[in-house]
Formats: sequence, structure tokens, C-alpha cells
Amino acid sequence: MSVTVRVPAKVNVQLAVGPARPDGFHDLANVFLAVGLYDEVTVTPSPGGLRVTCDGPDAGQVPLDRTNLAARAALALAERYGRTPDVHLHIAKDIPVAGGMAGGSADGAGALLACDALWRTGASREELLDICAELGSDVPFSFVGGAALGTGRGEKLQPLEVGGAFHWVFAMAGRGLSTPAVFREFDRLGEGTNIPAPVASQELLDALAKGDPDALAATVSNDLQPAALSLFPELAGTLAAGRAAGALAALVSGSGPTTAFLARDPESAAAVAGALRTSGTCRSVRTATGPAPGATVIRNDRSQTFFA
Ligand SMILES: C[C@](O)(CO)[C@H](O)COP(=O)(O)OP(=O)(O)OC[C@H]1O[C@@H](n2ccc(N)nc2=O)[C@H](O)[C@@H]1O
Ligand SMILES: Nc1ncnc2c1ncn2[C@@H]1O[C@H](COP(=O)(O)OP(=O)(O)OP(=O)(O)O)[C@@H](O)[C@H]1O
Repeated sequence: MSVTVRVPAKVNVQLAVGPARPDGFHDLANVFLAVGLYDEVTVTPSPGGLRVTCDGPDAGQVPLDRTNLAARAALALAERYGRTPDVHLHIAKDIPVAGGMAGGSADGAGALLACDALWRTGASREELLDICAELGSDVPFSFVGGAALGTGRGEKLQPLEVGGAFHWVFAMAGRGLSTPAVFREFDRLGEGTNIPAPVASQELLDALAKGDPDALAATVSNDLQPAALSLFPELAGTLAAGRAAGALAALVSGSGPTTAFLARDPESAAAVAGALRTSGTCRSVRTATGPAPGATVIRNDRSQTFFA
């Protein structure tokens, strides 16, 4: 008996960051776009107790104890709905770890949906989204996918209309960046300046709604980019290599260090990817399109249903 859920990575097409709040978080205007790079989380009953395993190129960097966001999701759901969390969670990881693409958040959202299907808790979508928000600021978006504006610390979501597919190239860096460290660097760089309240750009929302890559390229922005570049200066070379290869826009994805390049069409994306691969400025390169669907059950032995 097992359930498998597929969950997408994200890129932030706008990340406007306000000043640090008293609770240490920052208010955001966070325009998320889910992209077609996926982790898969499979949950199986495990009489020996909660267990996490992981495979994939970055598996060695993933914690397998109860700090893993997939384990935390299973424990939170079990506690709230009176279940025993005796499950084996297997993560087939394709999303880069500590890359700013919400890989851990994807596994939290995926484990939550998978355990919910296995245990048949009867939880509503709103109740599941509440647990997502407790697990992390990016987790609710990993659950819903598509495109959305996240406010508050990024957990309050408003779905956004997207008028077409956007073609992206992602360059993975040789090491990760810690999200809290990047926010701390943002605070340090902004010391003594007046940081305005974050606001979503109407031009950017219009560009998404039209599905217009040139208009989107002209409006993408990431307030965490200077902080990520300050901690990881070599990323400037990766951004320059992608721009020189014809990307319409080049930016750091979220807290980085993955860099994201918007291309006009699949052919141009392939050309940018090829140039980045030979540039010597990154560890690996992937192409993906967005928007992509959120957490989705792709196999459920329990109901004898196969979706993919
Ligand atoms: C950078 C982004 O990925 C953009 O989508 C997110 O804002 C980060 O989301 P996340 O990884 O789910 O973050 P969380 O696990 O909620 O928080 C990790 C840490 O990031 C910082 N953090 C996160 C979100 C936020 N709005 N303000 C923050 O200052 C805090 O130091 C926090 O302790
Ligand atoms: N399931 C998981 N997969 C990956 N990392 C995890 C997981 N659970 C916990 N972590 C921890 O979280 C840290 C951040 O990893 P993650 O891949 O989520 O970063 P990220 O993509 O930069 O996150 P975000 O974009 O949401 O800020 C890792 O270094 C790891 O210690």
C-alpha cells in the first residue's frame, strides 16, 4: 500500500522584501511561478516507525531525520488527526538542494498530501494549507502550484492568471546558500536605509496574465539578489554568461544560488542552456517551463488508481 505525490520547484519572478519584522521574518510581495522540475514523495506504512530515504543527485545533502520537511509534515498531520506516523517516506529528489527553488518545501507539501491520501483524514484543503504555512513560508505555494502572489511572509496566497507557458533555464551552483543567511545579509546591506513596504508590480502581473515573455523579462526583480551576490560573488559571472547567450532576463532564484534565465521560446532556451553548460560558471543546467501544477497524487495503491 503506497501513495506517490509529484511536487514542482518554483522560481520567484518578483521578490519584494520589506524590513525585518519583530518575529524575525520579512513581509514579502512574492510572485511565485511553479516550474516543471519535480520531486516525488512516496509514503508506505512502516511498522518499525517513521523513516525517511532519498535518492537523486543531491541526496547526500538531504537530512534523513525528523528535521526533514517531509517527516515534519507527516508528524504534523498525524498529530492533528490522531494517526500514528509509522510511515516510510521516500523522496525521489530532482530539485536542487539549498538552491532557492523550494525543494524542501516541495517535499513537505508532497508528504502532507501523500499521508493525507494514505490515512484518509478527511482534512479540507484549507486545513492542509494551514499545516503547510506552519511548516514554512514557501510550503503553501508548493502545495497549490501554478502562479500566485504570496504576501505576509509569503504564506498568504492569491492565485494569479497566466496567459501562456514561460521557458526557463536554471543554472545550479557548486554549493548551496542558507535562506536565513541571505535574509540576514539583506538586513545588513539595508542598515540605515528606509526599506519600503513590499508591493507587487502591476506591470509584472499583466505580463504574466498575457503570457508575454518580453514584458515579463522587463519587469522581473529580486530584492534578495544583492544579498545573494554579496555572499556568492561568482554568481555574477553565471548571470552574465546567460545574458550574453541571449536570455531575455537573468536573475537569482529566490534566496539563490540557483540562477534563472527567461527565454523567448524552447529553441532559445536550449541555446542559452548549451552556452551555460560550456561557460564553466555553474555545476549543471536544466530547462523547465512554468506554470506547472502543484502537489498531485500520481499513484495511489490504496484506491487502486494510477494517474500517470
Ligand atoms: C526566499 C524564499 O524562498 C522566497 O520564496 C522564501 O521567502 C523562503 O521561504 P522558506 O524557505 O519556506 O522559509 P522559512 O522556512 O519559512 O524561513 C526560513 C528563514 O528565512 C527567513 N525568512 C523567510 C521568509 C520570510 N518571509 N522572511 C524571512 O526572513 C527567516 O530567517 C526564516 O527563519
Ligand atoms: N526534504 C528536504 N529536502 C531538502 N532539504 C531539506 C529537506 N528537509 C529539510 N531540508 C533542509 O533544508 C535546507 C534547505 O534546503 P532546500 O532545498 O529546501 O532549500 P531552498 O530550495 O533554498 O529553499 P527555499 O527556496 O524554500 O528557501 C537544506 O540544507 C536541508 O538541511
